[in-house]
Amino acid sequence: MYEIQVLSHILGLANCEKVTNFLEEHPGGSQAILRCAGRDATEDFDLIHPAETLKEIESSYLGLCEPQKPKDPPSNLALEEKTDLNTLLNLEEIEEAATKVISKKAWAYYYSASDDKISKLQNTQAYRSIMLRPRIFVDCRACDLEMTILGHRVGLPLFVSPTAMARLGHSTGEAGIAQGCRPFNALQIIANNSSVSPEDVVAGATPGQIFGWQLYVQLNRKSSEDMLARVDRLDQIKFIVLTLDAPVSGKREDDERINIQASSTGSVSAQLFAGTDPSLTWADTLKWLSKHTKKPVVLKGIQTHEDALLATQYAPFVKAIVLSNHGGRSLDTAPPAVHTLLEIQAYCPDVFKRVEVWVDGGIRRGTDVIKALCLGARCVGIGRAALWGLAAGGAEGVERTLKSKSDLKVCDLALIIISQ
Ligand code: HEM
Ligand SMILES: Cc1cc2nc3c(=O)[nH]c(=O)nc-3n(C[C@H](O)[C@H](O)[C@H](O)COP(=O)(O)O)c2cc1C
Repeated sequence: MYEIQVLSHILGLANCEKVTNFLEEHPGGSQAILRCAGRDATEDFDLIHPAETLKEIESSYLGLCEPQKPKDPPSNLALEEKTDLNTLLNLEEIEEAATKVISKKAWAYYYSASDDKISKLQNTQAYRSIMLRPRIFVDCRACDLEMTILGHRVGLPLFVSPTAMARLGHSTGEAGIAQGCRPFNALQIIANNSSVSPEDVVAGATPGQIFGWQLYVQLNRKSSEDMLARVDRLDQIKFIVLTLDAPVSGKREDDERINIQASSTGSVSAQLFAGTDPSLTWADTLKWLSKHTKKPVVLKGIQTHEDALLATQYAPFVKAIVLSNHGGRSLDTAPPAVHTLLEIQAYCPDVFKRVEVWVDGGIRRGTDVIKALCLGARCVGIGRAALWGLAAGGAEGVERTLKSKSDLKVCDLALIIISQ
């Protein structure tokens, strides 16, 4: 028999839960819980699970117990020293500022990528190896970045890709990202493993602000079906993004290293993937999904033109694809999205007419965005950059990430050039 204390400050209560009966069902795997045995599990629990999670295991409630004082601040929650965001000129500097304030665990989870990080590096390098061809005598006064994504008006051709566990980096978590997106009316995709519930992320949305919800199909299908039903009820969420490039967790050694020191149960990533179903196929999965959502579907993690073409066979249920190698976190040496864009241009350009093609991975500059758009992408996602912004300065840091003034000027210029 194991007794595990789970103190929930998020509920404003000090709950003590006995979770023995629940161990085998835990989507994060039993080990994730067992390593907290006999001690205050607040930090482990709190950073990963949305507030309402404890209600789901209320039957295990034993009684009240005294919260233990955390030895170290779990992340920058207690640090929240003000970084002067205006002094941060680009994404490198925002990442540097974030690295100074977040916990080692958060840094390792956010920064890490698979094996030798070749795909992560190439994601950025690929854009740098493409040169722009600027045209002259173009009237540059009218600069408008507004556009539509799946028919919904947004302020930028830039969206926030789904990333798990934003509260690891900042107390406001995914809700802080939503707030940072607001001034730009930018699309945010909420991760399946979001540390804030989708209801709470969209709660403060302005009229017209839109979201997607990303799905990892769980081995426990019923839990995915229940989540899809919840998400169906949220009008601000316009589509489901089914992630397909990570049937299992990549080997992320920065994440592993930091957790070997803390315990022997493996990386945060490995624990997060414990309940994910690795058996998805073209033949079965979309049929199943169509029965459990009324929203259109976006397939994330397309890495070859062959799969891009296959995806079009499922239009109009599938309305968009995201060319992505998961920020280099899944299969190392998988191609950068921009290479897949070029493949589609070369072998099956009709794909662009059948579904919207989005990309993410390695975006550092406005010029990277422009290159992707010039090559046929509808819009471009940022993953880590939004997390670093959030960690450096909460919602304002996310705003700063999306803004980066000089880059946008370059964006604007290049957008005008595209439209000629
Ligand atoms: C310390 C005690 C812990 C308790 C009592 C606990 C409890 C729970 C509960 C009740 C759920 C179910 C949510 C649902 O079915 O919708 C859940 C989900 C999950 N937990 Fe934990 N957990 C604990 C620790 C951890 C740790 C340390 C990790 C990983 C580092 C983790 C990772 C996950 C993941 C990935 C999910 C699935 C989230 C989803 O499907 O949206 N858990 N946990
Ligand atoms: C910390 C972190 C967590 C992520 N979690 C998820 C996730 O839960 N679901 C998902 O589909 N992609 C996830 N991704 C991948 C991102 O959606 C995106 O594809 C990737 O970060 C893009 O690369 P970039 O970080 O270079 O912008 C994650 C990426 C990072 C860095």
